[in-house]
Amino acid sequence: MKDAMTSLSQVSLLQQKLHSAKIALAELNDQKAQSQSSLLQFIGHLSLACKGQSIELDNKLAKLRHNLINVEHIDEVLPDLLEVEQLLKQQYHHVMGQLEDGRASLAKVIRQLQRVDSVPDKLKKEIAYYKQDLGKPFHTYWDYFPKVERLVGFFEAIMHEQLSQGDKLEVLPKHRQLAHELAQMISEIEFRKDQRDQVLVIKDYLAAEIDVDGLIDAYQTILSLLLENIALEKSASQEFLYALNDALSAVREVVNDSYNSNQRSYQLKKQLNREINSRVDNVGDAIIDIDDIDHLKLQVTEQLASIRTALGRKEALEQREQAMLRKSMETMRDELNELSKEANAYKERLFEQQKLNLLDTLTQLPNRAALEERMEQEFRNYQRHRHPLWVAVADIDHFKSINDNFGHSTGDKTLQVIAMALKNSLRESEFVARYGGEEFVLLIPDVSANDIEQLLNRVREKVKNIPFKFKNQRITVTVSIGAAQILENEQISETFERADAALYKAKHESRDRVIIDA
Ligand SMILES: Nc1nc2c(ncn2[C@@H]2O[C@H](COP(=O)(O)OP(=O)(O)OP(=O)(O)O)[C@@H](O)[C@H]2O)c(=O)[nH]1
Repeated sequence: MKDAMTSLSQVSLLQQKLHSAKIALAELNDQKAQSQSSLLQFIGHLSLACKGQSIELDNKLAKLRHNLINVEHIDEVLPDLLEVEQLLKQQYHHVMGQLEDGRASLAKVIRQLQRVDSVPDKLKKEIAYYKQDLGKPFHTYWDYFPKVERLVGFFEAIMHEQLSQGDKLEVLPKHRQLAHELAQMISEIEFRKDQRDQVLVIKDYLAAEIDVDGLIDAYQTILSLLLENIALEKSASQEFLYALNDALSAVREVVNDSYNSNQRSYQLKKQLNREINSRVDNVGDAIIDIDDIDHLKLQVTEQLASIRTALGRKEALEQREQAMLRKSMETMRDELNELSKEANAYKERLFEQQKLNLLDTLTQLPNRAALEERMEQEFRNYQRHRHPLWVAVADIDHFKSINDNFGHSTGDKTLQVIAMALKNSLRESEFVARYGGEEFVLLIPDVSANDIEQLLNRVREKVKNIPFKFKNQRITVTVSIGAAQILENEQISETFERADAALYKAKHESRDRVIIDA
């Protein structure tokens, strides 16, 4: 019984020990599970922190995470852990190298920034501090990023500075004036056909909102087009001069040749003349000295034969001379023909150019230069015959609003149509020119003071009745006209001024009217 009791207590002790051992094992398992899960959590964070730095590292960490979940014992992932540790070490060195490179690049950029002169002093100082700071090595990307941010800040500040300097190139009234003058100049110059499109684009640009750079470009382009034309004109003149020079040299050669051969012929002729004279003398002597008639006959016959031979040689010489002279004349004539052809072509080119120089490009009416010429001519006629002569100035009303509302090229077309209407409303002996902008000048001779107002009103009505249609809108365009008749002892420029003053009045008296300076 006692034995049984002892065995029972031993069993109970063993049971207790077993229970304690079970609890200890359970605790151990818990601990293992906990540390496995902490390790898993740690690896998870590490994966996130390292993500994207190296594919190999990413893959290894993913594998490790996967294994950690599935292994019985943590020891089983030790080789994976070791590999990850190796890769992390490598990655560390790689990152440190990258950070060092980054630091060197920032230092290079900052040195370039220090060379920008326009950087304000305050910013220059900040940049110098920043550069000093860059002397210290970076340990993590968190040392690097703020530096990059700061550098971007410097760039922003400098850009801002430069832009505000750029604002100083604002378009001033003097730039607009320059644009206006260039536009005016362009319309007074005749450009070659192949240049006109380019010129029109510039003209449109000048009429719209300009900027200083664009204005400079426009001047540059126009200058180069003009230089091109001058070079072409120069080479055309040069060609003509070369042709002239060639022709003159050829003529000089011919003259020299014929002079030399003339000299030679002259000597030969002199010799032949001497010979003939001496033969004639010989005949004379023979007649005096020889008594025997047969002998005399013989002598005379011989001398006459010699004279005939000499005369034959002389004739041949003269024929050669004639032939040479003919040839020289023909050569000279050909050269002169060529030269006169060249001269005519050159004259024609000059004439064409002159004609073009006197035409307004846009409206094809005579331009201001042509007007001045014609005014002088009409003035001379007036002084000679004292017939009436009128100067009228016509200006389109509110033309600016056509440009503003419908665009500059519609404005241009309007000018062309009105120019044609003005031209067609005048007689052959009358004259109209585009004076500039939307202003035209008419010269009207031989019309009495009673008729002028009616004539000009007809012109005004003709313009008013043009059926303009812009953007499907029917528009009436009118002109105001001021006119004055030349007075005795007056210069025509004074008449023009009076006509202009009359136009000014017409503009102020509601426009679309004719005012004659009384
Ligand atoms: N489209 C075009 N416009 C031109 C040309 N030459 C001058 N202009 C424009 O003509 C306009 C003239 O305007 P203003 O002088 O104010 O005269 P307006 O608008 O006709 O007004 P009033 O003369 O007072 O009736 C300006 O806008 C010029 O730019 C040109 O060749 N083509």
